[in-house]
Amino acid sequence: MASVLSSVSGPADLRRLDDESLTRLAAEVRELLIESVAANGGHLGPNLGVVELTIALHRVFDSPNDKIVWDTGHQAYVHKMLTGRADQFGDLRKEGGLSGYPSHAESPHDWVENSHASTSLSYADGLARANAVQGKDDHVVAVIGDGALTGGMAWEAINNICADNCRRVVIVVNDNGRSYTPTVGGLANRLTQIRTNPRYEPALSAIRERMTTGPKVAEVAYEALHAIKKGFKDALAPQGMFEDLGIKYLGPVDGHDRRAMEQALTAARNFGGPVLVHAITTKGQGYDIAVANENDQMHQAHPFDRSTGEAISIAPAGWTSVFRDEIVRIADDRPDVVGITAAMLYPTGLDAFADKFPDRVLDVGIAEQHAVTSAAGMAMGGLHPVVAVYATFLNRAFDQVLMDVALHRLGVTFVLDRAGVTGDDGASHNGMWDLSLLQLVPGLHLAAPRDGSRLRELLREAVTIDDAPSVVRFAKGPVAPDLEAIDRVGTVDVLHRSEGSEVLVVGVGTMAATAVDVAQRLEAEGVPATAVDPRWIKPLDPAVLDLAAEHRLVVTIEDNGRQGGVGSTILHAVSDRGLDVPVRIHAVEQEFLDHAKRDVILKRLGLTAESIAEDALGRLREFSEGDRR
Ligand SMILES: Cc1ncc(C[n+]2csc(CCOP(=O)(O)OP(=O)(O)O)c2C)c(N)n1
Ligand SMILES: CC(=O)[C@@H](O)[C@H](O)COP(=O)(O)O
Ligand SMILES: [Mg+2]
Repeated sequence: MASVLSSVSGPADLRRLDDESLTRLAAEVRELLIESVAANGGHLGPNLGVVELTIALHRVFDSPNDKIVWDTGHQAYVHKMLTGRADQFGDLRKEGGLSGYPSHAESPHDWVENSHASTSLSYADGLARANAVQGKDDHVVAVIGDGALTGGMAWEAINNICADNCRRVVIVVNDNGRSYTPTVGGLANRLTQIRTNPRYEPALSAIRERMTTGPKVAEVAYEALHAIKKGFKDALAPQGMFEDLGIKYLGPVDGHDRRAMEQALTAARNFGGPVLVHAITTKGQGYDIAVANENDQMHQAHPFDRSTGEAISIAPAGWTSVFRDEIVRIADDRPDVVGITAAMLYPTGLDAFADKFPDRVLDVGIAEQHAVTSAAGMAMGGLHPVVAVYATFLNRAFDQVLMDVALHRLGVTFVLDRAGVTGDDGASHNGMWDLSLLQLVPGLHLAAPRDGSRLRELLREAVTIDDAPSVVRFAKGPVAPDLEAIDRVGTVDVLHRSEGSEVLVVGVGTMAATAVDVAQRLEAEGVPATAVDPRWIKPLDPAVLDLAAEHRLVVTIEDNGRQGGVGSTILHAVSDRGLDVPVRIHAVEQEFLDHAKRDVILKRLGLTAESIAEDALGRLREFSEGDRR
């Protein structure tokens, strides 16, 4: 039997399918999701949870004329399958293959490429305003998860959607009760009451009954939802919270009942003002192993064996696991140390700390700005908070670091995982702006460990700083093997040194190993070189400049942005000191990097020992020629 999915190249095809074909389509989509994520890795749980919801969306709305915005974008695989890209899932998240997030370059159906959560309602408000100003009547739909709804931006948008006049925006809350772990916060508690309320099921079947019989389904649907909801209003729906802000609440709707979803979305589409459709879904729906996975319901899976759900290649212990263990040892010694996560307890490695000291680890939801400023409050109150986030997500809390922590000289330690080029998750996930931004923060101390031992060492140093923010940032992936220093000059570790050294190679974080490799390659070409790891990037130890003054060439290597990076800091310091030594900076030009594996990107950027050594030799030859002329 020909596959239904292969007959669907866009929403119009969906609208021609009958119920039986649509049921088969959902099954085929799930099969393709499991198969392609098992092979390539990716976001399995979130996408299995939105199969019926996405089919219903694309049957009720006319994408791309109607604009569908996916919050965070990690749950847009089904959207991609239904908009003509099903045959590309063999290359999901591979270099040159399908992105794991919406992509303008892939399709006009895709709008928001940023994988940072809680932005969709603001985009939707802006799109709706654009429609109003231009007199356009297409629809704007935002799909936002219960986790993303804990982000402050979402509430800024909700506050605006009906501020002046109420614009037509359809908000679909995909409520599966989870971020990675169960979603936290007052709103989440309220939404949870719905899913666990014994009267939810009877109400839902009553809604379904009323909605699927009788004429003019849309109006009946709308009245049905309201009539039944009024009957259960205290127990079932937080509509007061939204309707007080001018946003009609429709729900709760079974997000896996495609027909019920279509009825609710049709009612929302025809409503003529802002409407919120509250869909109740299950993360991982259709793959029991994912649903049963207590940790994160296979939110983000590595390639796995679909019969067991187990990862195929167990990644060696990563940086996160080193942090996970050391923070517990520190917490044992320091009762004032507390941990804060923004809905990423396991991914950032605070889980062991939380298991041992449940009262000293706080999950604030996807709310990095609140995480930072509440940490400032905790520091003011005598604690030493450790805020653990992915480097890229600290971008949105820069002002809080600057004005709420640093201005007040507060001892808050930031642990930035996934610093540098991460790769798979595309441009907005690379941790390559934090270092440049944080260079601007007066008094802030920033360290980049080169291996596990240095992570432990620098983390312990960081939590002793109680009069300024401190930062320890490290890469994604397996932790680098320990690289012992042969000397220490100030706070700078010397990793390799040659008599009569001509080239000073400065490696930042994991690039310290690359720096040693470069020094050895230069030596093999008859050019003595020294490799160092600054450890503390900010403030930069003057010892780096003393070393620079003894060399013909300084080479710096880092996998973060050039502007504000270590290389440009050294370049300016060399110039300020009046040293006559050229500095050759190897960093990431301020660009948005397409998705690919980290090492593939580093090679493409020339951030490899071979390429850097060759470049240095070329520079030295130029100097010699210049000397001869
Ligand atoms: C600002 C920000 N912080 C953290 C993350 C990491 N993250 C990606 S998806 C996710 C959970 C999202 O939960 P929800 O919105 O409920 O979507 P679901 O996966 O449940 O469908 C988190 C925390 C992010 N993408 N953006
Ligand atoms: C969508 C999102 O932000 C996260 O789920 C991210 O994909 C996780 O990345 P890691 O695989 O590096 O933990
Ligand atoms: Mg969720």
